[in-house]
Amino acid sequence: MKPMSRLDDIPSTPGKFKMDKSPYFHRTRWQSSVAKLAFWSLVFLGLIFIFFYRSPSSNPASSDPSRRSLRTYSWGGPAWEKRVRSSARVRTRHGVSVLVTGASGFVGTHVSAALKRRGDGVLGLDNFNDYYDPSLKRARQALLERSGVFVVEGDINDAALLKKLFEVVPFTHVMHLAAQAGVRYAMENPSSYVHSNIAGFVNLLEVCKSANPQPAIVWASSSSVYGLNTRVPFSEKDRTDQPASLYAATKKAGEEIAHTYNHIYGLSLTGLRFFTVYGPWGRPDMAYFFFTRDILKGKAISIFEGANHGTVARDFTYIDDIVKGCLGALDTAEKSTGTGGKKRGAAQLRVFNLGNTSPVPVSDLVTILERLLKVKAKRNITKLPRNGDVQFTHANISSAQRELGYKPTTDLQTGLKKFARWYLGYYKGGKKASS
Ligand SMILES: O=C(O)[C@H]1O[C@H](OP(=O)(O)OP(=O)(O)OC[C@H]2O[C@@H](n3ccc(=O)[nH]c3=O)[C@H](O)[C@@H]2O)[C@H](O)[C@@H](O)[C@H]1O
Repeated sequence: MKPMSRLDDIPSTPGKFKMDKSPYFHRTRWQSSVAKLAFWSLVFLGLIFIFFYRSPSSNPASSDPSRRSLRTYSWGGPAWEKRVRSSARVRTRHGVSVLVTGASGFVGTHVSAALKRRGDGVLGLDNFNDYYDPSLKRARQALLERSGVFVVEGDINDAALLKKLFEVVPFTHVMHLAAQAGVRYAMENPSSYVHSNIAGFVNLLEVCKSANPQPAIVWASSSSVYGLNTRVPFSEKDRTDQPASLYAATKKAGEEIAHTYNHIYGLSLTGLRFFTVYGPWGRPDMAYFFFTRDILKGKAISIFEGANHGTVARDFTYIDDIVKGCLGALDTAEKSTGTGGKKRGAAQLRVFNLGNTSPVPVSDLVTILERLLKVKAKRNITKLPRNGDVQFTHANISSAQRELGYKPTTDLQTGLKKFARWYLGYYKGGKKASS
């Protein structure tokens, strides 16, 4: 049998008039087939080009050196949008739909879970950076996933992503918890604070101001804004213009930026000054957390003291109390007043202390941990380093009590007991190292 030529490979349509196989017809059929092939190849290449050019995941950061610190994340597409919509769907009559930034962080995870439990729509956003062990963030993400909260992987500096999220879901609220935290790390990596706490916050507000409807925003400020203030307990009316660390300065800047966006665009904004939040699923960079790890390992810990052996103390606040404060702030947040980026009237602007209003010396915290872990700590008493730490914090919470119904109920002993139980379970009795 004569082998089939390439042209013979192209099937003829059955039942149609068959052309004469003259050499002339052979040439025309061949030419038209090549033309068809070329045409479809061009269409295919064109589609690939359009897809990559317009794809939201092709982050411009890679070509812009000033934003090189942004990682590229993959997002978008019908399946992704479906997950976003489903996670943000409100399941009760008076529920709200909340975008939680920093959702795989310590406070973010607890707040997202609490909102979901009561039937609100919740969508998380987190960049999973490696400031501390990202596997802990992944474990929190898995926890949220199981309760129906989808955490989108992305950065608050990514305007295209934020716009897309608001296109897909008309969020009524934003709980903004994504930030570069930690007082001492600000001396090591100052630009990370500017990137997240200033540039990222402004980017988020820019998108919120243009969203229709504009969401109400509740966000995390910090007790550190009180800086060198010596009046105790710290009241929202006290001076906050003497920050002792760059971290504090960026949080204070956030409060001023919030004022601007409220004033110009009518965004409803509530800042919450958190006081040394602790508890299960906490942050490994915080003292109570790494003290626990080091005590269990038999490693010495440094306990800071002020000048003339002055006590260093913190108004340690348990996570469940903080969550109640966050929900109270969301529930009492009034609507933003702007539309299409224009203010239509005065909007709410608030700031609240969320503390425990019962400071405890750091040395007492260590004594509680020793009892709970049944291990004696190797204590090194050292002078409070000049790296941004302040000697004392103490919250006046009367304003949050009055306006948000905030009432902390967990003392340090009770809260640390819950933390230690979680820690020992999560790190397999302390044998698996935490970082
Ligand atoms: O309220 C806040 O706004 C901040 O709270 C938290 O900061 P801090 O109150 O400084 O907590 P944390 O580091 O746990 O130190 C606790 C105590 O241990 C002392 N401390 C610390 C380290 C050490 O080696 N020895 C020591 O004595 C230290 O001097 C301090 O007295 C958050 O990290 C921060 O992100 C921000 O949210």
